[in-house]
Amino acid sequence: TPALFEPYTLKSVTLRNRIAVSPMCQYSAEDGVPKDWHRSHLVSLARGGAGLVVAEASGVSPEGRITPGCTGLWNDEQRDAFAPIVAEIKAAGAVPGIQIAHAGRKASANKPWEGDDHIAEGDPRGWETVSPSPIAFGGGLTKVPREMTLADIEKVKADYVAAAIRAREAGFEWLMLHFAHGYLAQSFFSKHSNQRTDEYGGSFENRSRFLLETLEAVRAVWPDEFPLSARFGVIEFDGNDEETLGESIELIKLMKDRGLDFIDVSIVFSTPTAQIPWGPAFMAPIAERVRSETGLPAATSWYIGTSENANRMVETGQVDLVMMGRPMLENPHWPYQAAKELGKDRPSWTLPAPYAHWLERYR
Ligand SMILES: C=C(C(=O)O)c1ccccc1
Repeated sequence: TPALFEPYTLKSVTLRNRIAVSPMCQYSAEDGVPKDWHRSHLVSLARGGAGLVVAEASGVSPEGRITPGCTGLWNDEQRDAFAPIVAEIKAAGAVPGIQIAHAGRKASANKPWEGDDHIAEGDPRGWETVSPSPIAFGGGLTKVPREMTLADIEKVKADYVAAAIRAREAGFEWLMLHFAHGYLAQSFFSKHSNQRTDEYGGSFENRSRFLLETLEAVRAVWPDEFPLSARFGVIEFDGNDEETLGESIELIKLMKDRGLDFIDVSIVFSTPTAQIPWGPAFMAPIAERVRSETGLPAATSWYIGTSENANRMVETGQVDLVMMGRPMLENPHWPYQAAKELGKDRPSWTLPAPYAHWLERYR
């Protein structure tokens, strides 16, 4: 069996293979409620054979969304709308996961295909953004966020806890904290965005505080039997990478001490001038270093692209799971295609029986 198709067990959860569907915003919700689009999107990915399907970044509050079209888990209506989707993901043989998030200074934005920039001041669709410091991200995201008070910080942590409880109530079995991509949690750790002078800014300990406090609060309510993971940007590609990577690995070790079960290694995206070295599986060596130095099981994403790359990353111990994004949008049955390419026995049975038996017969 190719390494990519070995099962994977973490806590009480077993994935049928090492293929995870990366959380990908669909910008198609109304008032944070997932719709038919999300159900057919996520369930078709589960039917395609993935081991884990992670639903998109869902706001822990209305203002924590990236765009007005993002999903949320700040109310029971959203929770109840996710529940049947979760059940169908499970019925298709995949483990249902969800990413919970606060977009911070990148919030109140237009959909990517409708500008990918901040909603104009005065436009009633938009809202006030908050961040550790009053520093705009830049690029099309020019709004200067309001500097968070300690009360704001306490509220966001409480919102993460409430969203985690709703995620479990909806039936999700894998929780991913969005600690990456220049959103709120990441922006507490990055010097580009956090220039506070109180206990949440300045030193490594202070810049780590929000992430560790949020993790601890969520761990206290997320059942120990289910994996608690975080997607965390460990490198900025801003010319200061060795320092960022070193600090990030130290912080991940502290996250492990506080009960994090799994780390999904990504990019910081805290400055629009980052020089990202896009290339085939370019994050794999970085994930390998994080995995070996922290001792946490790990995943990564970005330009993995082929079943050969994905299989090699697992086989050589760079990662435990691969987070596949755009190949899944190109072909939700990508795992079936990968099974054929990698020579897995009876590849058709990567798909559900109603498909598999036809694909095997009359050959
Ligand atoms: C919408 C994103 C997310 O939720 O992380 C995103 C945005 C930019 C790059 C990668 C991911």
